[in-house]
Amino acid sequence: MDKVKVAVRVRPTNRREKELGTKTVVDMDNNQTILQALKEGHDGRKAAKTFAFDHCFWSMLEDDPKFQGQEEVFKALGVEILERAYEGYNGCIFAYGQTGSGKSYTMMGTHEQKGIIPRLCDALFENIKTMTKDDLTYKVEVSYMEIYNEKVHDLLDLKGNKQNLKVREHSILGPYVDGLSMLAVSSFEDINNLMNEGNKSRTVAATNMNNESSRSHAVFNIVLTQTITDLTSGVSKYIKFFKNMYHQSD
Ligand SMILES: Nc1ncnc2c1ncn2[C@@H]1O[C@H](COP(=O)(O)OP(=O)(O)OP(=O)(O)O)[C@@H](O)[C@H]1O
Repeated sequence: MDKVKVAVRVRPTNRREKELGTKTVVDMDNNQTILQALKEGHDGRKAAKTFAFDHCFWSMLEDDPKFQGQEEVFKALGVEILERAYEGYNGCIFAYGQTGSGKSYTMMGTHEQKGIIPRLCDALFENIKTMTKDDLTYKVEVSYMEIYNEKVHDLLDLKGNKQNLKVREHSILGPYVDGLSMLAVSSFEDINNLMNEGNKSRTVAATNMNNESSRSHAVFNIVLTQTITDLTSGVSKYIKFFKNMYHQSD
C-alpha cells in the first residue's frame, strides 16, 4: 500500500452556482483531472491542463456513467486503511478544500448517503463481531482533542476541564497527549454522539468562519486494541492500533 494517497472529488453544482449559470471547467478521466481554460490563449485555442492523482471521483451528476458516489469513495479510500489497521498500521484520512467544497459530505455524509467515517466505523464493528473468539478480543476507544493557539484541550473531558494537556514522547509509540480521555465505544452511534458532545466544547465553533477559526484544529482518534490470550496459560498480549481518522481544521 502506498504511504500517501491523494484523491480529488468534484461535487455537484449548488443552487447559487446554478443561478449564476456557472460553467463547469473540471472534467475527470480515470485518475486524471482536466481543467479547461475559460479564455483562449495567444494561439487562439483554449488550453486544458491535466493533473494525475491516485483517485479522481466525479460526483456531479448521478445519471452520468462516470458518476462515483459515497460507496465508491469508501471502497477506494476506506477499505484498505481499515484492513491495514488489523495488521497494526496507523491510518489517517483528512479532507482539504475551500469552504463548501464537500469535505464534511465526503467524510461524514448524510443519513441517507453515509460518508467515509460512518461506513468505516460500521465495517470496523461488523468485522470485530465476526473476528472475536475466545482467545481473540477487540476493544475500541476514542479520544477527541482541540489544538488551539498551540494549546491542547481534551474535548471529551466529561468534567468539562479546560486545562492544557502536555504532549510527551513515548519511547516506542512516539508522541502522545498525557491525560487525554479515552472512552470505550461499540458502534458508530457511540462515536457520533461523542463527536457531537466534543464539538460543543470547542473554543471555536466548527461553523465559525473567521480568522479565529484558522487557529483551531480538532483531532479525533480511534484506537483499536487487539488482545490475544493464550487460553492454556491465561497470558494476554495486547496490540494497540492507532487510527487517527478525523482531523478537522476550520
Ligand atoms: N458529492 C456531493 N454530492 C452531493 N452533495 C454534496 C457533495 N459534496 C458536497 N455536497 C453538498 O454541498 C454542500 C457543502 O458541502 P460540505 O458542507 O460538505 O462542505 P465543506 O467543505 O465541509 O464546507 P465547510 O468548510 O464550510 O464546512 C452541502 O450541502 C453538501 O450536502
